[in-house]
Amino acid sequence: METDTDLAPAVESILEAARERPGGNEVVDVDARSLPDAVARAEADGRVPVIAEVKPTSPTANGTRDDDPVELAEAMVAGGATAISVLTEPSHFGGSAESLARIREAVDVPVLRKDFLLREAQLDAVAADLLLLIVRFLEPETLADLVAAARERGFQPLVEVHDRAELETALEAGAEIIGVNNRDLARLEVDLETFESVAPEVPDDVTLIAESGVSSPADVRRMRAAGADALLVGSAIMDHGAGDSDVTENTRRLVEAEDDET
Ligand SMILES: O=C(O)c1ccccc1NCC(=O)[C@H](O)[C@H](O)COP(=O)(O)O
Repeated sequence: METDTDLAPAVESILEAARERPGGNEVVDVDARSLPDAVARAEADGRVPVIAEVKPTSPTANGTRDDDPVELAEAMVAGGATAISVLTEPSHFGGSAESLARIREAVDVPVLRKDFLLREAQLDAVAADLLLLIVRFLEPETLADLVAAARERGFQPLVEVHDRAELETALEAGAEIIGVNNRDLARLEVDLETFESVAPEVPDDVTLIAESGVSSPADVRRMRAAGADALLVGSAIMDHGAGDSDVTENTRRLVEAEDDET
């Protein structure tokens, strides 16, 4: 892929580490828990579908949480999370494939492996229900190949876009679950208008996720009004600055955001 010269230094560094990361030793075969089914169950229960993210730290976090990742994930599910996203990138996000495997064993909701995957062998590092593929980092042909390779293994690929052109690439690659990332990977700023500008172009049969920058019940309602089937939320739930913040309560506050809509 041509060098992307417009990335934040932290993202450059994440990508450099991803290029070096080895793949798994054998091809994974997953019996995945369906995200669309989990979203439908949440809607039927009157819960906003929230994919809560276990993110010990990040380039933009104002601290690190050392809590046991399994306890964090269980607390998020107790707060009504529809699915769990796990950052498995070690050097910039404090995650690991081992944490994801332990979390998936402990909870019964779908688990997303949120990592920076660049080639097929990297899909096999650990079993998960969903895998992230980021359009910006992949040639269109590689993206289509990775979507197919992910499905062959039983994963549900979540394809991440940031603008309408990337959305077109994602759809051409056969994406059925699409995340619009409100975080701009050039400046690391979040702007919820990003989702609002892309969402109208997304076909109805796609499961559409608003990612990043959702920090309050009002943000949840805003993203849902713009067409989000689900929201992926990390920082507002992890609340890194307040080390012992209650992630169950933080999750519940967003899950119940449509209850007090008056
Ligand atoms: O979170 C970061 O600081 C970050 C920096 C550079 C690249 C990616 C980054 N985050 C990865 C994510 O996808 C987010 O953790 C996820 O969308 C949740 O975002 P938020 O709710 O804003 O924590």
